[in-house]
Amino acid sequence: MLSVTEALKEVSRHASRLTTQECPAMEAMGMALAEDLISPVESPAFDKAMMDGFALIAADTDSGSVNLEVVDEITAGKTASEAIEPGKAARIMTGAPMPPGADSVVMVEDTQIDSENVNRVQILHQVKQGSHVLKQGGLLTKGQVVIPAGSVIRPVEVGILADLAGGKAIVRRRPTVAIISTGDELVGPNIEPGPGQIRNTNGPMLQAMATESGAIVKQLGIVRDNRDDLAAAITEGLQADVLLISGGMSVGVKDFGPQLLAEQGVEKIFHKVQLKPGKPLWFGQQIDTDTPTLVFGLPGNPVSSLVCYHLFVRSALNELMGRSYESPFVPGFLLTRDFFNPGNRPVFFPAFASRKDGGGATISPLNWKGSADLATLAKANALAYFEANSQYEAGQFVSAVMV
Ligand SMILES: Nc1nc2c(c(=O)[nH]1)N[C@H]1C(S)=C(S)[C@@H](COP(=O)(O)OP(=O)(O)OC[C@H]3O[C@@H](n4cnc5c(N)ncnc54)[C@H](O)[C@@H]3O)O[C@H]1N2
Ligand code: MOO
Repeated sequence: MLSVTEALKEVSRHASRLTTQECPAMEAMGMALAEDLISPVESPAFDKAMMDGFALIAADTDSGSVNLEVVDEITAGKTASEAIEPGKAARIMTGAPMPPGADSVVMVEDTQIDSENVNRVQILHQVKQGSHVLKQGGLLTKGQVVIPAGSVIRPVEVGILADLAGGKAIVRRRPTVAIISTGDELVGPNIEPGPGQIRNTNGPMLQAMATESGAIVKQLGIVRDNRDDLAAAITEGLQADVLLISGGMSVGVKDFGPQLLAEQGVEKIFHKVQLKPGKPLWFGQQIDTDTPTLVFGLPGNPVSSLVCYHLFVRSALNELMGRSYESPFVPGFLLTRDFFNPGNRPVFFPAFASRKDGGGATISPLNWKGSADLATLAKANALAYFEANSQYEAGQFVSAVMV
């Protein structure tokens, strides 16, 4: 049985990046930039005043307080009408280009307008050369990589793309994800469950998670445990980049998902991983096709499905979308209570992680009742990681996967 790390490597090895496309930056939120964004210009494009005040020659103020002639007024968006010579200054606003000849700006608070003559200003103190001036190219040089490929587009990147790339982004297309929920016991959200029946929680939950990951989801609904229905749903699901099949992956009498997948050209890459919950995870890839679908057979128990999604499916989608690799494990959470994992599998235990003002991050394992207990997950924001057969003490550091 593979370890989680080995299984993650297999998933990453089989997930190849999708093709690229250009789209408005606003629509690319959450997607990864497919190419480095290189600055086509230097920024700022001109020496820029960073305060409202007066542009002047710093050397004029070497003797301290000095009275200068105000020869111009430059507001943002305008340019100077004349050069500044010794003994002269220009009234200037934040963001306006510096007038030729001037090398510094003094804030209006450090000046006094001559009450007799508004065209003269008293500079109250000596001004340091370069004060409050952002030099041309001081932020970005032409040709500089501003956003490396693989970075996820957030509002900051949308702003930068508006500035430097005409508001467009080159990204990998969103993956399509098909979802099948198998099980004779399943009913939809508006059907009263009969004896032995339960609601299909995995289908909608997986749809929500895949949507949150940036995928385009095709919900194929509940499929009964019979070969023909499942085979037909698999055929449809294999049109997508990723197919998620919930349930029927274990060793039950009706667990014939793997066999049907093999019949449709999906090769098993691994079955079963050393983790709890989620051991029966099945992973395969369609072969002999130009669009090889990745197939995840997720354990039917809802929390097992959720854990496998966060560890493996999310990583696969990240790979397909070309996001820079980030391990799902976040280290450094201080455990708030003792914890014992008596099992022979490492456990990803639902927990609440918190960062109090001034303190480090803490993590508290919840009162979780096992793979079927999805309700407790509503209180969780993390899965705390504990090695097999291990005792942990309060105050120890552990790692976690954020959910
Ligand atoms: N003899 C063994 N039995 C089981 C093993 C094992 O190794 N040997 N593994 C156990 C583990 S661990 C898990 S997890 C489950 C996973 O089984 P399957 O993936 O085959 O899933 P099912 O048997 O179809 O369902 C398990 C459980 O989950 C409920 N379920 C299924 N689909 C949904 C859904 N869409 N929404 C909500 N709940 C769902 C289903 O009713 C079952 O209660 O196998 C153990 N057994
Ligand atoms: O792995 Mo099962 O997912 O323990 O419940």
